[in-house]
Amino acid sequence: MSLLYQKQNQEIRPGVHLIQDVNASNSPMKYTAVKVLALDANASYDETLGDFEAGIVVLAGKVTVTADQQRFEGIGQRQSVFDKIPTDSVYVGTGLPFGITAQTAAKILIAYSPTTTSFPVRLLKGDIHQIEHRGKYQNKRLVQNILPDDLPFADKLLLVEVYTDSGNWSSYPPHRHDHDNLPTESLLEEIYYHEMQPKQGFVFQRVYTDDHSLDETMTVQNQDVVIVPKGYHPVGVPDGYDSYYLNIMAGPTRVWHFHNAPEHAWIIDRK
Ligand SMILES: O=C[C@H](O)[C@@H](O)[C@H](O)CC(=O)O
Repeated sequence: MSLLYQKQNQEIRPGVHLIQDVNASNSPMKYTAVKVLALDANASYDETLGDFEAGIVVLAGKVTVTADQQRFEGIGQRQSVFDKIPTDSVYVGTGLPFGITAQTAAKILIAYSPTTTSFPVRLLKGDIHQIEHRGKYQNKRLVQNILPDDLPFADKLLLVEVYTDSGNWSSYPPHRHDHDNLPTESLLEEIYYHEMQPKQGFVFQRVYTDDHSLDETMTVQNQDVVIVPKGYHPVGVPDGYDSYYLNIMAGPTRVWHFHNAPEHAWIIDRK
């Protein structure tokens, strides 16, 4: 089973280009799915959710999103994810239709999680994001929380974006969250949507379990997706390139409690 989904580029409607579409039909993921779309200016995309909730993240550009008689005009705060400006998102509850119209060329990530529990449609402005500077030495990273577990605005979805600069590691030391053992550890599947700067860059990502029954190290390129059904999932960024990824997490309980690999936990304790 490959955990890597390389970018595609299929025009699914006039001016709407499908970059990624990972879901239960082409992955083992039960709690998470993702679409990434590139919209030409003035292009539109619409969808009606089945038994899913969705997080619509305006990765780049400006769009108008409509959902459940609400209209959010001119949302999106950046021209590139690497502007490192927290962007806007819209949460759409289960079973609802939504529409996206691009005011400029735009890139949209739609995160999904199956549920029949209704939460209200909500605009998540970038300026509410909790920003974190994590790590030290060569595992420094910038974390912009879009929909963290302390915002009770979704049934299952957790969304966060992470910037890892040249020569650093993130999701490191390795941690897992694949045991439903609260309060110690939560069971959360995870999807990574990656971007690189410059675009020809790559990162290495390893996904592995304690018993190494799953142990896959991948070369990940711009706009690739990596799925993490279980296991540890560190990311290494080569010198000269900067990494961005957006994480979608979901599982039985909407809380992020992770377990560090014991043999690497000393990394955290360095002075
Ligand atoms: O489990 C969460 C994901 O692995 C990342 O969001 C990770 O926590 C980012 C980081 O801390 O480096």
